[in-house]
Amino acid sequence: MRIALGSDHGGYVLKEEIKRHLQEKGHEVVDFGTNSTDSCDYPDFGLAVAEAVASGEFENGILCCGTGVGISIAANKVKGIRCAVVSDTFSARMTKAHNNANILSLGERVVGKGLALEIVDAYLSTQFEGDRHSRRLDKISKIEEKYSK
Ligand SMILES: O=C[C@H](O)[C@H](O)[C@H](O)COP(=O)(O)O
Repeated sequence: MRIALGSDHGGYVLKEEIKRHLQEKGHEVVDFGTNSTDSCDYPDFGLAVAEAVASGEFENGILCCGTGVGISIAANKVKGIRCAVVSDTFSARMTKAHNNANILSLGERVVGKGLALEIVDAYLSTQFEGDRHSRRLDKISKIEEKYSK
């Protein structure tokens, strides 16, 4: 699988752990930065990963910041992006199965490395279930259309 990765300084260490983990599993990872723990602005990296996923170049993206929240808010401004902040494995599975989230967001200051990697694995190994959930995602797309004029 090709996966787009990004973080701000608050998620940098976790992003690097996730990158190593995914590469060990044989995934192709493209890192959109940041490249150090120097202070930076999470919207820049949320936007870069969200645009890469929205373009269709990547099926999934993973973002990290201190809480996972700010960078997800930025990513969700991009049309077609469904970015979910997750701190447990049940939500990780459900956000793919029911919401077809195309970006997972994690907080380095919230979850430890072990749990974060289990969340990543749960998210990437789950399939969207379609059916009634597609109808709901269509309604979300209509909201997006309504406010993108
Ligand atoms: O939602 C935002 C993220 O958690 C940021 O990583 C956080 O706000 C950065 O905070 P600071 O600039 O104090 O490291």
